[in-house]
Amino acid sequence: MNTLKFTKMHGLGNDFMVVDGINQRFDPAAAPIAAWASRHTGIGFDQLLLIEAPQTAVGDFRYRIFNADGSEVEQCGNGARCFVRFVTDKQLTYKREIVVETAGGIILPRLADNGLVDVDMGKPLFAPEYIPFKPISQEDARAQTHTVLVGTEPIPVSCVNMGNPHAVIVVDDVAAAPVARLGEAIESHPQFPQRVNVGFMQVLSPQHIKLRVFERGTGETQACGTGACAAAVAGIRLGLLDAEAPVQVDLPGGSLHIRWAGSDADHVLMTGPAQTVFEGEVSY
Ligand SMILES: N[C@@H](CCC[C@H](N)C(=O)O)C(=O)O
Repeated sequence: MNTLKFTKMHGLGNDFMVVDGINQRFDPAAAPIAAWASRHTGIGFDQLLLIEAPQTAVGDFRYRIFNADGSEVEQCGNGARCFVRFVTDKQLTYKREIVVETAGGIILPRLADNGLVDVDMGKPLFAPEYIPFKPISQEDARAQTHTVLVGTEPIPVSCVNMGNPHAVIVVDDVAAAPVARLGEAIESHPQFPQRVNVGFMQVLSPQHIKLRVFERGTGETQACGTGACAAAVAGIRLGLLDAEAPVQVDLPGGSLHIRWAGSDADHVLMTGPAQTVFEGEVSY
């Protein structure tokens, strides 16, 4: 029997089981992550976040992310903010700005004086092969907005890789958007060979959007940090949102602020809160 200490945290209601894998032994392959994620019979969370020692000379930590279905993924924006609060509160580092290795690349989170966390989420990628996405034609491959065929229904999507894959759909009214039906159909659609996170974005003004995200491997969440970055970037590329000025992204769980200057070389910056809920221990 193994015993594991964890901390329950959340970023705008996107909730996490956070595990210190530096000071205790933890093998995620041997852990019942999907059972722990259950809201009825487990601990209840959207993602498990695992903190490990860095694998390279540049990193301060390695950050691994597991969805509620147990799949390991590349990136998690709300988790990155919780990660900083965790390593700071547990005194695993005294740095304010840390270099974090993820499977989606290096990210640079920084604890701000007002208690919020700023994260440099890196550069967005758009080419179909980087999502990855299979276009329906060569013309579609070159287009800025791609088409996903759900049955016979063509759905226009903007594809953005923020370390992890996102498809963003512009809607008139996010409250009425078919998030469960289309989210589920697109999340595991054959045009997305590694599945995809699906965002539904309503533009309120050039600096303000509403967003709901059906997350890969989890379902609709209260908030998705990388989803907010992808939606802001997609809106800026479509000319619907302002570059440089922060875009306020209102999610069901609260608001994030995203900045992107608009060129492929520019990094996406995210600002938002991170909170601890309780400490726990589980045997397995
Ligand atoms: N909630 C996250 C994203 C978590 C991973 C995602 N479901 C995926 O499979 O890529 C966020 O805040 O970014």
